[in-house]
Amino acid sequence: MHVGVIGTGYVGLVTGVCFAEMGNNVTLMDIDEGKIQDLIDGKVPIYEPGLEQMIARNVAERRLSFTTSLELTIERSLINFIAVGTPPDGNGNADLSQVFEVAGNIGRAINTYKIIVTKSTVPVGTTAKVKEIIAAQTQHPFDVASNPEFLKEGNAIDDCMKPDRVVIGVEDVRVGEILKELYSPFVRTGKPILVMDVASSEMTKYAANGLLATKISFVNELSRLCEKVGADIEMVRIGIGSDPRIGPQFLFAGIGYGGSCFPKDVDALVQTGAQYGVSLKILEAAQEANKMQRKHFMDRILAHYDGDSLSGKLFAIWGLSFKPRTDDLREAPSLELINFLLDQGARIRAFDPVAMENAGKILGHGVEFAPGNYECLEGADALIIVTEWNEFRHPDFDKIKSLLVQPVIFDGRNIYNPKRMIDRGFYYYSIGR
Ligand SMILES: NC(=O)c1ccc[n+]([C@@H]2O[C@H](COP(=O)([O-])OP(=O)(O)OC[C@H]3O[C@@H](n4cnc5c(N)ncnc54)[C@H](O)[C@@H]3O)[C@@H](O)[C@H]2O)c1
Ligand SMILES: O=c1ccn([C@@H]2O[C@H](COP(=O)(O)OP(=O)(O)O[C@H]3O[C@H](CO)[C@@H](O)[C@H](O)[C@H]3O)[C@@H](O)[C@H]2O)c(=O)[nH]1
Repeated sequence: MHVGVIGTGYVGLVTGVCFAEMGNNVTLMDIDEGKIQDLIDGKVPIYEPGLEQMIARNVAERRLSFTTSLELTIERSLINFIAVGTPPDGNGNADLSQVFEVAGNIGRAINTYKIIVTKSTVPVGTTAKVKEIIAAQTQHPFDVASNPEFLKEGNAIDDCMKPDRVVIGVEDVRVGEILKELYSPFVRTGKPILVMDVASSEMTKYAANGLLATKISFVNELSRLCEKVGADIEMVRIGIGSDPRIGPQFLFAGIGYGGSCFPKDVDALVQTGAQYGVSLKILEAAQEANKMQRKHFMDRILAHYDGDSLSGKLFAIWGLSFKPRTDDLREAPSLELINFLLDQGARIRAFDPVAMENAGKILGHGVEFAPGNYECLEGADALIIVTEWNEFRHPDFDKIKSLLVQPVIFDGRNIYNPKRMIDRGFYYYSIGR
């Protein structure tokens, strides 16, 4: 099939390449000329394991091309996905300006029948609005559909190539059949392609993120209680996660969720509720608990120094990206933590396997970056673990101890065993144990 993807950000790039990998002819379009030129030159703008090789292969096999021309994309492609950003607008709503701008451009570009699919995460009613905007610009026939994306950064290719489910929202069953055909090579036995109405499809995306964020906030709140009562949140996690009604995933306590989706999507769903007079208290509480969790971690750092100023202290930070296996720093807890410590007069030296370049652009000169995780520790007063990259999981603890001025570790991701850390002679602070 001929597929166009409008918006070559994280989602556009990964899903577009996966469509190509399945044998479709894919045109990836973006208004960012620098990004498209980089892709044409073989440079991949994001870090995602396996993506660079997959792009190179599909370009070489002539299934994948890049352009800044929307007209060319639409002309070539029967199915066109809108995958532009829907960032927060400052009031908690999704800013849909990119989506609506693209819809207008599509309306002016259409010259034969096309299917226009919202792949971006958009509030209920947006796909209908996209239809209106296009219809106002063209007499040519077209259909709209909703097809939200559920990939996770760091595991994006696997999530796309082997989805747990595909959700398709349509007004016309024939459009559902075409999109089912596009997706059928991706679907493994037992994993459904769910065709539903457009509003339910749009809502499904927000419901999934809302529930996952709530799960994390639930364990994070309990982790704070575990600290008080002497329970271990890791044991509790295993204890509850083995009940299939609860499930083992997304129950890891930490320093709060971040990333480009959970914070903004939970806010946007709460706002949708407010617009319709439905108060979504659980989601509001999930966001509140997330903020409290980050603050709690900072308070624990302050508490260790028992009221002493942090001024002049040097903190070594391991991990900057909002999660491992990505260089994405959108809503990363590291940024809030580092800014808090800088405000207290502390100095920061950080190491991240892939996110330091992006972090440098955001944090500027206030932060020193180390070439490796051990170099990061030299002369530091404490180590703070923010992102659970695999390379941090089994370090040389004697080396850590010899490099730090004081053997103090604040672990925001519970990657070490507390008892063993105490036996090794560390002051070791983790979450909920
Ligand atoms: N990042 C994720 O992990 C993820 C996962 C699932 C769903 N989503 C959703 O997918 C959507 C895209 O997210 P993202 O992280 O890829 O965003 P992004 O900000 O990385 O990328 C958006 C891209 O759209 C381009 N763009 C903006 N206006 C355009 C226009 N008029 N024409 C063509 N291109 C234009 C931008 O230049 C940018 O490259 C969002 O709605 C997001 O919520 C994201
Ligand atoms: O048990 C857990 C799991 C995750 N997190 C944190 O939650 C955030 C989000 O993690 P994750 O969901 O793995 O990454 P994303 O790439 O943000 O993916 C989420 O957001 C995407 C965009 O909507 C969706 O497509 C995905 O299904 C959804 O998982 C990160 O800060 C994680 O550290 C925890 O604290 N504890």
